[in-house]
Amino acid sequence: MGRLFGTSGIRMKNLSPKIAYKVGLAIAKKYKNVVVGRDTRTTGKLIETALTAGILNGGGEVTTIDIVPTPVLGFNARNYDAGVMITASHNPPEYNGIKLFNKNGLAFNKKEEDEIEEIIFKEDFVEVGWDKVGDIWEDCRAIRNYMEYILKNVEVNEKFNVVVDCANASACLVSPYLFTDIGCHVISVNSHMDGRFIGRLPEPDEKNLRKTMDMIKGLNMNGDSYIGIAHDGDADRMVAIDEKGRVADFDKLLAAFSRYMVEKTGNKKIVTTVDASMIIDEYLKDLDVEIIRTKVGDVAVAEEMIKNSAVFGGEPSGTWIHGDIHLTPDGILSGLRVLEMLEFYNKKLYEILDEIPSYVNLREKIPCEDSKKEKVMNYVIENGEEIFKTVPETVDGARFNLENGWVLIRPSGTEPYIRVRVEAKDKNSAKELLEKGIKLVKDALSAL
Ligand SMILES: N[C@@H]1[C@@H](O)[C@H](O)[C@@H](COP(=O)(O)O)O[C@@H]1O
Ligand SMILES: [Mg+2]
Repeated sequence: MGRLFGTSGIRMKNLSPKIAYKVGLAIAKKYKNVVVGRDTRTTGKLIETALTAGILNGGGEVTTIDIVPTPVLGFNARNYDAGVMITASHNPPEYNGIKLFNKNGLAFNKKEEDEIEEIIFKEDFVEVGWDKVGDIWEDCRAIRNYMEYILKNVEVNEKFNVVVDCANASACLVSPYLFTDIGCHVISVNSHMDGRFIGRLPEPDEKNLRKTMDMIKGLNMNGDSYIGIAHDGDADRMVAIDEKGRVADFDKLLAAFSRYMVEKTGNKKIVTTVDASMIIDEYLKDLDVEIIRTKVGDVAVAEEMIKNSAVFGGEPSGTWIHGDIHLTPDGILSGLRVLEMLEFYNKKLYEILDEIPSYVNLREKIPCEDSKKEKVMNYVIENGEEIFKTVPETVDGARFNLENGWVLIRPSGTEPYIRVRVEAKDKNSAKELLEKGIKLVKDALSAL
């Protein structure tokens, strides 16, 4: 068996309750009081029940907070020895996953994950006797406590118009209410929970957000000024839709927001990932900010933020961590903070975005089974040097830095794909680089 944990915890198609039971036993070996939450997936209760059985049978205590967004689980983990979120985030409905949080509300780092993985692989856990099994408790105030904390720490005075798209997921229980409580006029879409994600799939990309974008365009034709905030399946991510009904370019929004955080807090360190555009460096140049790049994944970003005492860390996937408020990536808080930013600059979202210059960014994902990813990447690293005439950087996958742009080829840690990401100053160079990257991956696959 390969590694269980990827970019964002354990994530699998048809995740087996047998694995969840073992994860529970392994957790109980190290952590006594554990809080457990889940997203809306149809297998959520099954996995939660199996994991809980493992924790109890390992002698641990479980407090369940039922269906919640990941940031609510992470926030509440601070009152326990550890937290477990049962979610597959942006993956399609047939997936599920298990993500662990420590008592600082931080997603488990590699070392913490490795400890659990080793216990599972070696079956180095104990099933305690009848007199030592744990119990289950319920905490019905978990969402309320989170919301009260966020409301205390975020200030928005203007009455914004917001369309909140919850993806039929756990954001339904929090996001529309929090935007209303902060003073917005809210229209919510895909806001009834359904683990089949019938309104739209949980990946908040342009294809899946088409109807919400059209809706915003339609609303604003009557002179209103709505922006959209759309979440993924567990609301640790946020994608914004501007007043013109366009999905805000991920890299531009990240650059704009990073600049805002530097101006607001005075903290001159921003953490981002190797797949982020060079726009962020350029847009913040005059502020003398250090941009620190890590491998993809909120776990890596959070770790680097702590190491560098950075207040903000964000990925172009829309996973942003606001270290001054809490350390779990939080798409709901990110949405509220985008409003704070608009108020700070007294500008529309489209105005801010249109002021930022852009390069050509292209993204493609090529299907590749998890078991083949390592071999494909070895081939890409070995043969890519010849094609791109440069030695790749290997912080995450292979990144070829060229004169007119860069190509990043990396295995997704959450889905059965190899991702190819390209940035260049003009369209033709970008297209050419993307084609070369795709061909390299396809050659690698056929050489297996
Ligand atoms: N929380 C993580 C993010 O941090 C990450 O950016 C994203 C994509 O990861 P990958 O490209 O490895 O599939 O997955 C999850 O949502
Ligand atoms: Mg997510």
